[in-house]
Amino acid sequence: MKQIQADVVILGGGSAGMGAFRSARKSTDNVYIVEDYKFGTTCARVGCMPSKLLIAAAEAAHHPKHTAQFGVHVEGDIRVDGKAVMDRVRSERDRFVGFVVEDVNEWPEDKRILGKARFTDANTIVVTNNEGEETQITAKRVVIATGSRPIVLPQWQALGERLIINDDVFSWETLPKSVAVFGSGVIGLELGQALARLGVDVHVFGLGNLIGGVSDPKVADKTLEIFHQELTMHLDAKTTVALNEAGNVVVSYEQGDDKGEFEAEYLLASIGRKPNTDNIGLENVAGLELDARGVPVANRLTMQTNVPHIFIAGDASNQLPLLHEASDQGVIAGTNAGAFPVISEGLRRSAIGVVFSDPQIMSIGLKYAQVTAQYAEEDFVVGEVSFHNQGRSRVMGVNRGMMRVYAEQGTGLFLGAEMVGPAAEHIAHLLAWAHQQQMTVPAMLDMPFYHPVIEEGVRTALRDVNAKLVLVTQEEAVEA
Ligand SMILES: Cc1cc2nc3c(=O)[nH]c(=O)nc-3n(C[C@H](O)[C@H](O)[C@H](O)COP(=O)(O)OP(=O)(O)OC[C@H]3O[C@@H](n4cnc5c(N)ncnc54)[C@H](O)[C@@H]3O)c2cc1C
Ligand SMILES: NC(=O)c1ccc[n+]([C@@H]2O[C@H](COP(=O)([O-])OP(=O)(O)OC[C@H]3O[C@@H](n4cnc5c(N)ncnc54)[C@H](O)[C@@H]3O)[C@@H](O)[C@H]2O)c1
Repeated sequence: MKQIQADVVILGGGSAGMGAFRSARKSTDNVYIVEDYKFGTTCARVGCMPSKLLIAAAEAAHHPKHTAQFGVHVEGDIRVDGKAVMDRVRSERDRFVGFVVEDVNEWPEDKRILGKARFTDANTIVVTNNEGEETQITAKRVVIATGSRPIVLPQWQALGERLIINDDVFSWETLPKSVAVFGSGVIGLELGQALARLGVDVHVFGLGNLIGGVSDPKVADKTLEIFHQELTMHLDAKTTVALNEAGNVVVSYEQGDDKGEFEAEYLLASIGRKPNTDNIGLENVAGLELDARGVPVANRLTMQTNVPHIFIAGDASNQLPLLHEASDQGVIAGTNAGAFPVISEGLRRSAIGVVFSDPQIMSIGLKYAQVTAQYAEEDFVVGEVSFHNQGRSRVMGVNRGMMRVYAEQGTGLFLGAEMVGPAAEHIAHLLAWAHQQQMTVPAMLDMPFYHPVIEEGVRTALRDVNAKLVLVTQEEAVEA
């Protein structure tokens, strides 16, 4: 077996692993990175980028059908060429992946190892490549950046090739006729709506009427109302799935009066993702503290686990499975693994999440569920705006949705927001920046608002919450 002595080894060559590799190399050249599949990252290859490319095609198909409200009529059929749609998705995706791979190819070849990594003890990693050859790496420090994979229910395995995950969608040569999407979270909503708008017969199956990760009950109700108008969704149905004689998937569903069967070419599993920490030999790392899901517990500012030389980053850490979080965590973990035993706290930003559905969904700072978990009812206030009559949104015919904003009673500190509605990806940034600056609602209202813009809706929500605030000075708070 080939033997390597390393200062640092990074397990996983995705966005978190790449950030960790670059950062660790600032302290030592003796850093190795192990990738099980291919360099190029989940985000570029089968995640963020191809999903947004598919959504872009769906928007192009959708808009010409909805111009009549402006007195503009697009005559004739809108024809979706499934092969051309998927050609563009894959070729643009390959371009993005190409840039990532170019970066990786700049790194010393002997420091990049292809194969599946596994701990055999706290300082020893064995890597097995496709040919079954093994390399043993003895490492002073380790960064776990092995990402996550879709959850697949055991009963779906019988569907064979008709069971698909996001990776499969982006290797399609053309669009299928029908898909049963399981999960109405971020992936289910983004891909389900995009496919439906491109003419694929889609039914979305969910649990507990949850949608798009929204936790605020009023925003969730509005989100459900909007998406039920466009998509066929059974969000709390009992379901069974089987293959019929034609080899298609048949989903039998029952939710009160809503019962029936849906025959689809594929079942898309999008019911959440599981960190890749159950298959890397963590049982061989003595004393490593794991959470209930078997994920190493790590300090969010240093990404250090309770075994001091082991760090974790990205989806594997199960903290916030998003691209920018993976990059930030990778830099923090890699910096600390490189400089060990010197440990420094890295920057963790205000939380921000966007679902690229139409309308978009966003949350920033604390979600409603987190606010109610952390604050007594009298200690926070909520303001809201409906986009139905919001000026600029009506002008543009995108006047669907609502936003709710949360503030701390007494101080007026802006805590967070949840929203479904127009321009949510941009409003999310505006509010996340205010949140990270720890602004109060009155200070946010002192900021400029142009007219007429969708951001005036933000001001309406802030004015609403401001009217419910009873501000106390620091002296009054101390006296109380
Ligand atoms: C369909 C989809 C759409 C998404 N859209 C967005 C979006 O719009 N915005 C956003 O912020 N986030 C989005 N995400 C989430 C984002 O892609 C992830 O949070 C991010 O890619 C995680 O990066 P990572 O480095 O932790 O994992 P990855 O990039 O998956 O890297 C992990 C790497 O580890 C490797 N690996 C696993 N096990 C081993 C092992 N034992 N040995 C060696 N290597 C191993 C894997 O092969 C993989 O290359 C999306 C995800 C999906 C699935
Ligand atoms: N725009 C983005 O930023 C973006 C896009 C895609 C993915 N992602 C990342 O990927 C992660 C995973 O996405 P996801 O959509 O798979 O997970 P998710 O956690 O967002 O949603 C899973 C949904 O599946 C439902 N569900 C659970 N079990 C079910 C069952 N047996 N049958 C039917 N429904 C069931 C849940 O109620 C939930 O609504 C996200 O949390 C996010 O971090 C981000």
